[in-house]
Amino acid sequence: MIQKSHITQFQYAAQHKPNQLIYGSGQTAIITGWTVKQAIAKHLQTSDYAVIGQLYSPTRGINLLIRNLLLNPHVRYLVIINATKEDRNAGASQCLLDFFNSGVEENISDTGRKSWVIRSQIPGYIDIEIDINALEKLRQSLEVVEAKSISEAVEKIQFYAQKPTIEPWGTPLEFPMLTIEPTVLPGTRYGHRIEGKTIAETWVKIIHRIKTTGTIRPTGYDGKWQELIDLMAVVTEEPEDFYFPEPNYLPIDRSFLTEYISQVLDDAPSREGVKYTYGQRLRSWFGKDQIEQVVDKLIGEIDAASAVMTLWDVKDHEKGGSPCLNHIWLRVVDNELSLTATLRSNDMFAAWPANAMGLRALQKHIRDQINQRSEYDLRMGPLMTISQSAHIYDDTWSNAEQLIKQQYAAVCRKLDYADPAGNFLIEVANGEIVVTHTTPGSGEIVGCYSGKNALKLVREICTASPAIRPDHAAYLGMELQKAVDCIKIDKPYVQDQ
Ligand SMILES: O=c1ccn([C@H]2C[C@H](O)[C@@H](COP(=O)(O)O)O2)c(=O)[nH]1
Repeated sequence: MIQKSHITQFQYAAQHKPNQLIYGSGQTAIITGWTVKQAIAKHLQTSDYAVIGQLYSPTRGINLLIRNLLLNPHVRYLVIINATKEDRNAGASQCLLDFFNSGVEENISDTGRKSWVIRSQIPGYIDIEIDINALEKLRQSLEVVEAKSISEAVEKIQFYAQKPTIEPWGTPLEFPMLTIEPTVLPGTRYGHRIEGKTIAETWVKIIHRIKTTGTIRPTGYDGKWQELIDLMAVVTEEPEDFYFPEPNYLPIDRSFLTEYISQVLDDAPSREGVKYTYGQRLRSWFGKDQIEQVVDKLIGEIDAASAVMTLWDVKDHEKGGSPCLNHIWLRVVDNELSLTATLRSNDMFAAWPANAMGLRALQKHIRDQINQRSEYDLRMGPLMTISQSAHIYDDTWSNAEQLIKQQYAAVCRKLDYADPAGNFLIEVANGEIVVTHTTPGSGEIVGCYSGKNALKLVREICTASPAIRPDHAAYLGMELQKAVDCIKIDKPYVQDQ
C-alpha cells in the first residue's frame, strides 16, 4: 500500500544558515548529522518534513539550530540521525538528544562566556541571551526521536507525516545575538610561511596569523570567515606517537585521531550519505593504490621528484563536496622523507590539526614501507601543508581568540635562537664595522659586509639574506647602531651574544 502524507503547508523561516537547509511544508525537522541531507531528502516528499539540515558540531551548530526552532513553533517533531562514525566522533547528534532529554544549566562555555550548558558528556552551548522558559517550552513541545540509519529515519518521518496537523506550540521567538567584529591588523594577503616543531605549536602560530591579519570575507555557508591565501605550514619535529599538549588545547584527542588516521590510510567502500574518504581516493578511486605506487616509485628511484598522489578528480566539478585535500608529494633529501600536501580549502581552527596528523601518519607509513621493503633507512623529514584558502569561521573566532590569549605567548617563548639564515659576527676594525656572515652549526664564512652606516648595513644584509628572521634583523640593527656609537666616542665595541 502506498502511504499518502497528510498535506500541510507550513513555511520554515530560518534566520541562521538559510542556504544550508532543504525546506518542506510539514511539521518534522530532520537533523542529519554528518549524513548528507540530500541522501534523506530523495526518499521523501516535501510535505513530509519542515526542514532538513546537517549538524556537524555541538559547540558550533546546536545554538543556531535551537534559535531557528524557536522561530518555527509549527515544528512539533524532531528526527535526529546519529548514523555514521563522524556523528559519533563529533557527538553533535548525541548532545542535541541530551538537550531534549536532560536540559541545560547555567555555566561557563569553552570560550569563558556565561552560557546555557547542555547537560551532556559532550560540551554543547546555547546563548545565555535566550530565555530559559523558551528553552524549556521547546523541550516540552517537541517529540524527539533518534534514528540510527537512513531507512530508520525515513520510516519515522513518514510515520509523523501521517499524523493530523497539530497547532504550533506558540508564537515565533527571537532573542538578541552578540556579534563582535574583529580588528584586523595590516599584513600580506597572499603567501605565508609558518614553522613550528610540533603540529600543536604550529597550529597556535597559524591561528594567530590568520586571526590578526586575515581578510574578513563571506563564506559559501551563510557566514563569514577570516582568511589568508596560500599559507604554508612547516612542521619539523612532530614525534612519531604525536604530541598532545597537557592540558590538551587541540580540537582533537587520541581516540579521534585513531579513527581519523584510518580514514586517511585505509580504503573504504562507498556508502549512501557519505561523500568520500581520503583513504578511498588514495587506495582505489582511480583504480590504482597510489600509496603503493609512491612507495614503489621511491624504492626504484630514491631521488624521484614525481612521487605524487592525487585526490582531485576532474569530475569533482560536476558535484558539490569535492575533497579539500588535493595533492600529496613525497621527497627524499639527505636520507630524510618529507611530505607536502596541498588543500584547496582548509578550516584552520577545526580541521587543520586532524589534517596535519593524518598526513603525518601517512608520511610515517610510507617511510616504514620503504625501509621495510628496501635497503634504505630513511628518517622522518618535515611535514608541509599548503592551504590555498586558510580560514577561520566566524563561529570559532572567540575560541581562536581564547587560544591565542592562553597559548601564543608561551609558544613564542619556545623560539630557539638559531636562525636558519645563519649568524652575523660584528666587529670594529680601523674605524669601520665589519660583519661576517657564517652558516648555522658549522660556522663556515659565507659573506662579509663593511661600512659605517648601521641602517645601510642592515639593508644590505636583509637584501642578501631575505629569509633572516625579523627578530634577528632587529637585533642586528641594534648591535650595528651600538657599534656606530662606539666608533664615535672611540670606545671598544663588544657584540652582545
Ligand atoms: O579535510 C578537510 C575537510 C574539510 N575541511 C573544511 C574546509 C572548508 O571550510 C570546508 C569544506 O567546504 P567546501 O569547500 O567543500 O564547501 O571544510 C578541511 O579543512 N579539511
